[in-house]
Amino acid sequence: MDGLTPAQHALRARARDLAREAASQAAETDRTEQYPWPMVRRLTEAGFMGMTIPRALGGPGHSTLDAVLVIEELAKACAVCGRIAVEANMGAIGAVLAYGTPAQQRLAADLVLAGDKPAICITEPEAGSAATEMTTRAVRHGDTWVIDGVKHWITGGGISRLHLIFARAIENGVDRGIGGFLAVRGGEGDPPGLVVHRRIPSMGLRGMPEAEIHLRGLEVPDSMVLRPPGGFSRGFGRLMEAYNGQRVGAATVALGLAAGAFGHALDYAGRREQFGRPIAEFQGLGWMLADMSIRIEAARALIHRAARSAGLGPDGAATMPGFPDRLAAAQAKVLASEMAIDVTNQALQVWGAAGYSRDNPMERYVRDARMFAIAGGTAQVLRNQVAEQILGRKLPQTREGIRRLAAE
Ligand SMILES: CC(C)(COP(=O)(O)OP(=O)(O)OC[C@H]1O[C@@H](n2cnc3c(N)ncnc32)[C@H](O)[C@@H]1OP(=O)(O)O)[C@@H](O)C(=O)NCCC(=O)NCCSC(=O)CCS(=O)O
Ligand SMILES: Cc1cc2nc3c(=O)[nH]c(=O)nc-3n(C[C@H](O)[C@H](O)[C@H](O)COP(=O)(O)OP(=O)(O)OC[C@H]3O[C@@H](n4cnc5c(N)ncnc54)[C@H](O)[C@@H]3O)c2cc1C
Repeated sequence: MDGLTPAQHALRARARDLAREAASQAAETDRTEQYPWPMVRRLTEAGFMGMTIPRALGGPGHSTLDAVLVIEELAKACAVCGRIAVEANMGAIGAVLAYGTPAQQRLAADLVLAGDKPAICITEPEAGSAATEMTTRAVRHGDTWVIDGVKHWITGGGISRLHLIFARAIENGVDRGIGGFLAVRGGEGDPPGLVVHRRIPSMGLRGMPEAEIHLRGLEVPDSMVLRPPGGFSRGFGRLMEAYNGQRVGAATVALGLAAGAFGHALDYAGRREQFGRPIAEFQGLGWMLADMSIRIEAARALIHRAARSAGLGPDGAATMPGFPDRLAAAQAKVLASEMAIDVTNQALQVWGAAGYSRDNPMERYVRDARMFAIAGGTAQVLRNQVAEQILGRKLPQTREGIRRLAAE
């Protein structure tokens, strides 16, 4: 009925087993706000870091859908673990696998398979939704690019080794467009120009650092420039094509949070009694639980559809992982992120005051779910993208763009 193969069922069962360990440390990770290194080691041993890396590069060559199955199970128990699995399988690693030179692919694969969760550095203080207005500049000096700018809300800032930095590529004083630049932190020869300026205190997912990163004359050799087909002038679009994978991953963490909270709510509703009977017998709660289950299944269906659009995975049909369809990814993320905000809140409601206590995981699910309608493209911006795709026309957001459209 779910369209999954026996191998995918087995993979999901393996992820479910590891999720029990993830669940046992989730509250502590939230309380201490420490990146869960012991869980990263377990994820690495289980082969859940770099699942989409092809066998030729030492990975298991799984599909995006395989990764999604694992991410959901982890996120049901520990959303931080789910997000680690997203960035170790999609986003920056997907972009490098698709567009990188053999040496770049080797470097990225080795780092991720050893447990690194790469960081993707797009957002700037004055360029959030309007990411194409970024001002970080990479200026070419011979074989070296020198990068200056500020990125913020960088997930994993301070713990990630591989960084994919989006910046305007300036050659001979000319802005060629937006490109991707790779830098590695935390090893020998740490680049002094990549400064983790501060950790940003977050509402949820507190075990995952969010950081402001200052790029102060960061030197990147030309061999570490990620050059998608079409060059810098098409660079942003091609990099965002790869980023569609991470949107599906983020949607999956939201789904896992909702499904995890729902499971706790269902269990509690069956055992908590008021007025001499289980609260699940009250129609008000029964319908609430029914609606929660319907919305979870709907989100899961859209996410799997989007994941399937990326293809069978490097060792299925292609030599490298494909990317999910842009429209399907945006649709899935809008639905899943907003559903997760509602469903985690409803699950807390089922628990009454006990759900509001930090003794129970419900309030953590609510806090953790909030980010997904913001990060990775807000729900509003993704609706703009859905509208553009279904209407088949560009819908400019700047005043200048609207003036140009009106003049056509
Ligand atoms: C794309 C936007 C930044 C809007 O900016 P513009 O209106 O200036 O850009 P466009 O003309 O729409 O696009 C330029 C170029 O890119 C192509 N494009 C854009 N999005 C996609 C996509 N999803 N897939 C494929 N291609 C895409 C577009 O077709 C154009 O290509 P050509 O130049 O024609 O070749 C804005 O809509 C937007 O997406 N803003 C959100 C920014 C965002 O998502 N940031 C994420 C930061 S990382 C993060 O948050 C991690 C969190 S986590 O994973 O939990
Ligand atoms: C937990 C978390 C993790 C993140 N991780 C990363 C990361 O790893 N790397 C990275 O690069 N970035 C990351 N981000 C940043 C994230 O991508 C941005 O927050 C997001 O793109 C929105 O930008 P903004 O916050 O500046 O909001 P703004 O763009 O300022 O938007 C403010 C409000 O205006 C609305 N709005 C803006 N433009 C439009 C429009 N055209 N139409 C309709 N409404 C609009 C938005 O929907 C929003 O409600 C992360 C953010 C969070 C919260």
